[in-house]
Amino acid sequence: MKILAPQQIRDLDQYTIQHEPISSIDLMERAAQHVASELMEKFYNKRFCIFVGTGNNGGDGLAVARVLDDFAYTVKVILVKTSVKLSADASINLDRLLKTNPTCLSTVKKIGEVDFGQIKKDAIIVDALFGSGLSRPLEGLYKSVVDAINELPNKVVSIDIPSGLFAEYDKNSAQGNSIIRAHTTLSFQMPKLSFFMPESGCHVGQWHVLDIGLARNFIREQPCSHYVVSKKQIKKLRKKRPLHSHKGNYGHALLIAGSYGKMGASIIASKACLRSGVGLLTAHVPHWGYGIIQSAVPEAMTSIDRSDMFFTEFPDLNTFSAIGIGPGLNKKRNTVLAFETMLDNMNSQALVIDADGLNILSENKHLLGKVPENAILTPHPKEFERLVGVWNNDMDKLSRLKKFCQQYQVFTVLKGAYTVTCTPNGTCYFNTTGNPGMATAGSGDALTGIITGLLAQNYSPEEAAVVGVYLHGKAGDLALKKESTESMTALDIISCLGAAFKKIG
Ligand SMILES: NC(=O)C1=CN([C@@H]2O[C@H](COP(=O)(O)OP(=O)(O)OC[C@H]3O[C@@H](n4cnc5c(N)ncnc54)[C@H](O)[C@@H]3O)[C@@H](O)[C@H]2O)[C@@H](O)CC1
Ligand SMILES: [K+]
Repeated sequence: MKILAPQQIRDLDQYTIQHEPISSIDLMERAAQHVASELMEKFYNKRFCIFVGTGNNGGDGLAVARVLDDFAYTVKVILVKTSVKLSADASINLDRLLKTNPTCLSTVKKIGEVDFGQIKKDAIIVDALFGSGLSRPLEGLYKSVVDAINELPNKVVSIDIPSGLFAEYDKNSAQGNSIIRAHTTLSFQMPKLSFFMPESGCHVGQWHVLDIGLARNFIREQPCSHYVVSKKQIKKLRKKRPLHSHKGNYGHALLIAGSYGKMGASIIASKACLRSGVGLLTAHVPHWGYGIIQSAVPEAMTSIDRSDMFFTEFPDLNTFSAIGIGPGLNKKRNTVLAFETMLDNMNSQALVIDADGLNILSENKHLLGKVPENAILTPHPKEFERLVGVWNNDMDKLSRLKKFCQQYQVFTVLKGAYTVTCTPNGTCYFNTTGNPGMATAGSGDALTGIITGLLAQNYSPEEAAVVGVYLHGKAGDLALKKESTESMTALDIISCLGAAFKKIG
């Protein structure tokens, strides 16, 4: 699913109005019907307190109030209004509401006029103050109202976008900004870019997309560099196995991972690689780790380093279709040298670099130029910071990510609540599977194994990264059914990979 920029969304609204065709007031009505249905389903028989502003987001709120009132819900509407006139459609909806229920509305022009104490604790607050038309941080009356709402214990549902939140600007991170902290956000047609950033996404709560029928052909034709990964897309990418196939059809992966005291990294990455469907796997380990890997992962072949404890050499790379390197490696001088020599000797093998592989790159930046085109780097934010420097805010982080991928012509999987895969041309795919239980030791090693396994099976780097991240998160979500966010371990995630594949279908 595309994530369009605010101006593209405004153009999309206008295009739909002109070409469906539909009047803007009818489009608002359709949007409001969707919001009201969702509210009634989620909060059956609850009472609602709706804060509305003067723009079209407020218009939505006024229309939602009327629909809820028609269904005999108890609704209070608070119109927060400075001297600004209501938008044309908000004004029509205000008249319609007053005709059906003249007593539900109060208008406030000063903060003292809102009696927040009157709002029942079990009432659902609907936030329809500002939507995508926000042009500057909130101040004065609006700021005070938003601050006061955020102090209330009530659940808050935002229409389209939490009021005060910009769809994609770095103004979101300005100190002292007042932004609604929603429990749920019902977003029209597509999520907004700011939902995916830690700094601004924390305001959004659970978000749901409401398909209000905006013109699909217009969306299809829009240039776009931000996407949300969907199950449908992953299903299309999954390679089906022909009946008459054998292990030779599914590639041979090499995993270079583990060192003295960190053999678990090799075990976890190997197990994940095997569960991702690789035909053959060779684990390259220090001499000392031979017995460990053979007994922990009997399905894997081994390549034994002459060093007892660390990675210092590598087998003939031409045997392998994909290589994953980094988990638990350490950064000893000989390891760095071996890593550099390996980069010099890469042919056409697909490559994943993680953990200490990334740390070696950030401490030896000249090696970045040796990373083959289309390699996949899988940093967590700290590892990424070591590679690109400290960013000012999340939008800056995203632009550094794009610049880095374009400069070195690599894919980067930047891990987080919404892991983003950035391609060498700067296109970003945001992943929505996964949960905080996956923030656990070895979880990243498992992802390295999965992506390496998919690459070996001839998934393109873009496919392997996007599908691998999705599967990893899905397996984590399935593991959460048996475990808690605290108890989940990397092996729990791996044990659910099979079920994750089945869920894709
Ligand atoms: N245009 C359409 O076809 C549709 C629009 N819809 C709704 O319309 C919303 C966008 O409506 P608008 O463009 O009217 O925008 P808003 O409802 O977000 O309101 C913007 C208004 O507030 C003013 N404003 C901006 N920032 C301010 C600030 N910090 N303090 C005080 N005033 C400020 C603007 O000048 C403008 O008058 C969407 O988020 C969505 O909720 C929906 O009804 C679906 C259809
Ligand atoms: K809103």
